[in-house]
Amino acid sequence: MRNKPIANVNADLLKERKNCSFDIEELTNLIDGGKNQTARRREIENMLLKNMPFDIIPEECLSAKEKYENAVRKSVALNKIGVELVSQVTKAKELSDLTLTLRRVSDAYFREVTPFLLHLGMFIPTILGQCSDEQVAHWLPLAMQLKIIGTYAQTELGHGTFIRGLETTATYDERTEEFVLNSPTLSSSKWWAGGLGKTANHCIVVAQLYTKGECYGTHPFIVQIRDMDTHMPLKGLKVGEIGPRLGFQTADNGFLVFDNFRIPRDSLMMKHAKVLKDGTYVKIARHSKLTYGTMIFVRVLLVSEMAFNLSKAVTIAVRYSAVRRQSELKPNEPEPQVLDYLTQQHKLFISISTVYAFQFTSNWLMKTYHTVQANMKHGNTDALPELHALSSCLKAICTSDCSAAIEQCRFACGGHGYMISSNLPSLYAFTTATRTYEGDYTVLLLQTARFLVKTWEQVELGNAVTPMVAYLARHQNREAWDESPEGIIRAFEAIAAGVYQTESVRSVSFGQSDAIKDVMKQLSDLYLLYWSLERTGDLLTTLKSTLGSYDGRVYERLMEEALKSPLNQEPVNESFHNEPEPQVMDFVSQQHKLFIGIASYYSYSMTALWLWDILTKVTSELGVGKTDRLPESHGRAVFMSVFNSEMEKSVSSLSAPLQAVLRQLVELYLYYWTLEKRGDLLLVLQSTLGSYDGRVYERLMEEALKNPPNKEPVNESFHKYLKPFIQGKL
Ligand SMILES: CCCCCCCC/C=C\CCCCCCCC(=O)SCCNC(=O)CCNC(=O)[C@H](O)C(C)(C)COP(=O)(O)OP(=O)(O)OC[C@H]1O[C@@H](n2cnc3c(N)ncnc32)[C@H](O)[C@@H]1OP(=O)(O)O
Ligand SMILES: Cc1cc2nc3c(=O)[nH]c(=O)nc-3n(C[C@H](O)[C@H](O)[C@H](O)COP(=O)(O)OP(=O)(O)OC[C@H]3O[C@@H](n4cnc5c(N)ncnc54)[C@H](O)[C@@H]3O)c2cc1C
Repeated sequence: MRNKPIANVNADLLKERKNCSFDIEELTNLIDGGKNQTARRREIENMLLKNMPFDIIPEECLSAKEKYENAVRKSVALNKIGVELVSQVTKAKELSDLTLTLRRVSDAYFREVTPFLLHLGMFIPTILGQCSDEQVAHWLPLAMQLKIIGTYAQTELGHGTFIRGLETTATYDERTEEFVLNSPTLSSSKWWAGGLGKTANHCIVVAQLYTKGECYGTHPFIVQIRDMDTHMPLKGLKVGEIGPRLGFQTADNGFLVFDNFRIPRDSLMMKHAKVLKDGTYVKIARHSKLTYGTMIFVRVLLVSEMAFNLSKAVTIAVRYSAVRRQSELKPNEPEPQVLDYLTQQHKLFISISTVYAFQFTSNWLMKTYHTVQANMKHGNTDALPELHALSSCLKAICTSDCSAAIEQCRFACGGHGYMISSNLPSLYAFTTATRTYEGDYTVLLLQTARFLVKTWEQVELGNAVTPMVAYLARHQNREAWDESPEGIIRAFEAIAAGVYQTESVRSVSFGQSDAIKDVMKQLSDLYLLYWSLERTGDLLTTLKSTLGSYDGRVYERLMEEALKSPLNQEPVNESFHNEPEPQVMDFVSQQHKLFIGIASYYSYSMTALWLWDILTKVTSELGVGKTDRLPESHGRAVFMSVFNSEMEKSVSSLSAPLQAVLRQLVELYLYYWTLEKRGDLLLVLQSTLGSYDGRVYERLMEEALKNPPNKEPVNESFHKYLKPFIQGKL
């Protein structure tokens, strides 16, 4: 049981827990959404803990193939229980609570992720969001009971961000009432879909729809890709694993290439558009971007995912900081817990408040998402652009902040935080990917900026805007508004903070004790203060500049400001009578600027002398026009070698102290540029992306094909675990 005291707990941890100013159980209930939800969560957790197989050998010590097989074994066991639990649930709310609990508990079994992640996270949501009612009735039960295992293949080798640029084609053939899928180029190969490499037998494929010779843009299709009995890839497609990556190592991300692969007409997911038997295209959607719906849903989910992952990282770091003692503050006294260092608290506490900021905002965002969905069911898509802007913005910021905060948690654990067994590296690898997938950080912020600029135009025209962006209208003074994209984006960050404050205050306003309210208020204030300090510059509502003032009174303002300086409040500063100020020459940063200049001067003089001798020869050989095209690194190498050798020649007759100084200058020049140009000095990049010939897609595919999992068409875990599971014989 959860609250049973555990023997042998570290004394420092016990002491910290004793010092807690509030009832932990009360906070747990708040996070779970109520006492009943906490009880239900624990019931499910205990049941899973009793029935789930744990790893005997740590996951990270296995080979890539063993890791995958182990992940399939555990996924099958977990999902067997999950499917049974889901079948007992009747209400939508219970189902969402259960899914959340299963998602959370699954992390106890996977340091990496399950190969079923995309099935649960995107395949099922896309069926719900993109299929017609009849299609939902057919596909949903199969997917929910895991009779089929699916994934979501949108990204291609050549395009991920720019969806309209996808190249896979689905051409309707009215004679056979089928679509023909093709990958016309190497860059059109589907790439990245999780679970595609070895596990999935179905796949949502996003392709350009052609009918009657016209292209109607990208549409989702649901496609069987492997034989249900033998698991062999179907004829007309090539499928495999893309190769090792930073994290997601057990997600078997895959590639998929089509060659005249035929699928029935009703493979098109027909909620928002249909193709009739005769090939007529019928648009149903009221908004052209409704086919992007699953991405919005997952972006919303990711806010809570980030709260969860950061909560794990910061729990690890805080507990360890209570246990870890380091350094001698006072002679003969015990070393302090590292948690007591203010600098350590600075690393940790902002992460704690960030977890709550994300979780409260996520609860609110999910509610907003469901409200917009409900409106759209009745044909009202007015709130969709704002939901897109909001989910894009919050997804971008929370994934970015979360991976940075997890990195801080790792720093807070010193060397041991670098151990895989600390779980911090895996948490980092998982979350840093979220900054890229489901919409790259920069790209999503630009989508939000686009929305804000359009809103601003409406404000200027005096038109009404939604409550979320009404603050734009409150800035009557143009000077107060920073129009740069960064300013706009950061203004939106401030709103996220505002949501957190109002939501956290609302959530703790009933029932909860004063102790919890105090803690939540402190966390909320910490989060707001932290970001106010981090972004002080953005919060200044005028330009605060003597040079950029509206009236152009530059010199008057410079003088006014100068006179305000405290140094001008007394005619003679006391340092006149006391110690002199240091010379700027004594600052290391100043020396850094100057010494390299001196070294360069010598280098250039030596090289110039040498160059003079050979200049005529070089110009006659290369032609004057070509000499200036010598690459920078070549020039740098010449400076270095000439400086080095010429200096040696000329210093031999000098006195020893001068020789030493000049030699130091040579070394300084060489080291400085070695550090500055580290990147250029690495001759062997060992990279598929950075090869000299730019054959990026060819190399990615060549590497993927070398991948050991691709040496066998069907992995043995299919026969051992997957097949008996799918067929209900496990
Ligand atoms: C045990 C149980 C467990 C269960 C639960 C598990 C949970 C675990 C959690 C998580 C698991 C999931 C793991 C996922 C793994 C990764 C999956 C993937 O990565 S799948 C690929 C994602 N790919 C992208 O996200 C591409 C990003 N690109 C885009 O989204 C678009 O292409 C974009 C937005 C960049 C540009 O799209 P344009 O070129 O078509 O549009 P433009 O021309 O720029 O804009 C036209 C108009 O459309 C609007 N627009 C664009 N997107 C919209 C949208 N989505 N909705 C509404 N409007 C949109 C724009 O705002 C603009 O509006 P105006 O003209 O200004 O009014
Ligand atoms: C672990 C992982 C799992 C994934 N799983 C799946 C999956 O299951 N299914 C799937 O379909 N996809 C999946 N993806 C793919 C993922 O969705 C894409 O990688 C992501 O959307 C980014 O697209 P991209 O790779 O084309 O990057 P690019 O768009 O090529 O980005 C490269 C750089 O260009 C910049 N850039 C691009 N466009 C613009 C612009 N308009 N303005 C300014 N800067 C720009 C970006 O900011 C970035 O710095 C996965 C990716 C990862 C890493």
